Amino acid sequence: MLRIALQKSGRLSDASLKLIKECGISFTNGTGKLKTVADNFPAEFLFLRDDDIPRYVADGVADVGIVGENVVVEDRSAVTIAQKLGFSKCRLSIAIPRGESYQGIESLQGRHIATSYPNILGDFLKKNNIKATIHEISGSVEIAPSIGLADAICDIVSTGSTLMSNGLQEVEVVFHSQAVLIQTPTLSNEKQKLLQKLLFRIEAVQNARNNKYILLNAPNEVIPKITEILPGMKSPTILPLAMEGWSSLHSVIQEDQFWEIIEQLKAAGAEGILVVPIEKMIY
Ligand SMILES: Nc1ncnc2c1ncn2[C@@H]1O[C@H](COP(=O)(O)OP(=O)(O)OP(=O)(O)O)[C@@H](O)[C@H]1O
Ligand SMILES: O=P(O)(O)OC[C@H]1O[C@H](OP(=O)(O)OP(=O)(O)O)[C@H](O)[C@@H]1O
Ligand SMILES: [Mg+2]
Repeated sequence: MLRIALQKSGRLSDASLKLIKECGISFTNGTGKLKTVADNFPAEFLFLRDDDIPRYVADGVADVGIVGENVVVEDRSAVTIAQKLGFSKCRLSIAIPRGESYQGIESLQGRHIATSYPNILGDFLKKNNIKATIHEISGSVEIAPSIGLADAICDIVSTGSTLMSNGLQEVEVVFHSQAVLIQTPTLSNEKQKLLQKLLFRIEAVQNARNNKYILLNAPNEVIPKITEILPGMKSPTILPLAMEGWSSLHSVIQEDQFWEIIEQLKAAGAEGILVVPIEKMIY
């Protein structure tokens, strides 16, 4: 059985559970139960504090785990990133009181910086030849400057609203993070096969999220032009409509090219364009 460590509750939990579910793996989890076995996949789930996940995976207590890349890098545990998962995206940034002058990174020379990420911050400062004092605190980092604990902070930023409500301005981005699937350095052959199976499913889910299925109608004479615009997995499917001289084209487009392609299709003469989500996608 593959032992999978997930965050018990927090910023990663919902998206981690959603991904597992979309991979077709289900389990029943009673309230407060910290360990459960999947109903339809040889896997056992452990629900942990996110900070503990890299160490558990490094020690082989869990075979794989889902955790923020920031925590993996900070922890310096001997784990491998098997797959970036694309959710819980955030950055680790240095921030100073709003309105204070800042002339680039040299302004941090000799200052006191509060953070929960002393290793990542330490590496960043060293790389930039900045000598500053790091104060390690485990939470509510944004409060530090206003209570005289530090001149600056280094903490997680997503929308920036926590910085804003605490009168701080972001001045340096230290690290970009997202949720990752980590694996223990040594896995038995059996477990390696299970992990491959899981990774195959994750890839199918991610491909589906990044693509949309598109259907449209077009007069036959513009089909070559539309085929050129629509990349598709191989090439578009073309089906005749009951109405003489018209066809229906089906294809797959990438989410990030979506609006641009729709405009081109309309300009080329496409009508009745439907765009629908894909549930799984295997190349
Ligand atoms: N505002 C945010 N937006 C997006 N991702 C975030 C945000 N805050 C944190 N994350 C990511 O989610 C991870 C978990 O954050 P969370 O706040 O749940 O941690 P925690 O409070 O330490 O949880 P735990 O109780 O498990 O120790 C972080 O390590 C980071 O990768
Ligand atoms: O830029 P923002 O969108 O405001 O997000 C950043 C905040 O989110 C996280 O805290 P969270 O809300 O998870 O609370 P926590 O401190 O209890 O982990 C993080 O520690 C920041 O404080
Ligand atoms: Mg934590």
